[in-house]
Amino acid sequence: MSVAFRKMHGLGNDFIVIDARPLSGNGPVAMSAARAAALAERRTGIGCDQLIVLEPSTEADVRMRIFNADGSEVEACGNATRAVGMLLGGAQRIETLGGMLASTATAGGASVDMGPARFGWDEIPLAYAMDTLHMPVGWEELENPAAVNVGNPHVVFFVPDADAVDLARLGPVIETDPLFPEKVNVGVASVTGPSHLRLSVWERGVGLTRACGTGACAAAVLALRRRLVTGPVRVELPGGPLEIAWEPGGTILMTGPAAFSFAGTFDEDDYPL
Ligand SMILES: N[C@@H](CCC[C@H](N)C(=O)O)C(=O)O
Repeated sequence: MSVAFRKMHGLGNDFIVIDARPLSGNGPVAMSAARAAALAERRTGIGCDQLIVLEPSTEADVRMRIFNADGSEVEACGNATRAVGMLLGGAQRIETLGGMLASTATAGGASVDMGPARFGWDEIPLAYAMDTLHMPVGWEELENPAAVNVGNPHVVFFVPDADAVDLARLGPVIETDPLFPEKVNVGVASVTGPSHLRLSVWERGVGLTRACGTGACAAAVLALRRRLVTGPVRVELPGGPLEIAWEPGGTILMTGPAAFSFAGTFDEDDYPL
């Protein structure tokens, strides 16, 4: 069976988007970790950081399933939520494993209400109790991080120069540390102005990406909690900037661009479940 897909990206964080809703032109599309990983593979498949499957929802306008490049199904993806919000247009309620999101399409992108930030050690989750705003842990020169769950788990290190950190080396070590029973997305952030951060992210299940929307939400919320910046926060990622607004007790509003790259088809038989 031939499956139609779109290739999209948010600040260079790229996605295969498969619309598997009735009337989409595709029938129901079965997805597994093996099929998602094979499609995401850049040399032998189509290639992407995340694979997105849109399905009907009984509670929202659409259900969005998110698979990392390694095939793992995860709870949240900020950049893909903007891409889907832009694709569907208008105002959309989007059901994800991480919670119910609300997107509003803008010219060239979307604003997304990403829901609340959760700070409890068991909500992130961590393996044992500790202060999640000043964590008494470290990996070589990366020390004293903060953690938050913004739909998915993030740990963020505030450093003098985010670009000077070898995240390709330390990222996978921290991602898979037993402190994080569900693994973790790893950010390094520098304060570059009163409301400005520079951020790089080692994504769980992917590696270094050009941008991570939930990573930007996590870094902004944690920098605000530590009073390193005032909001709204402009987070500069390797692929470009995102605007993040949050107040304690409220939900996170992320605004930024998304883009369509091309459309194509693949044959399900070439990507076994
Ligand atoms: N690229 C994303 C995050 C995707 C999921 C993440 N790798 C995880 O495993 O939680 C974004 O834009 O937020």
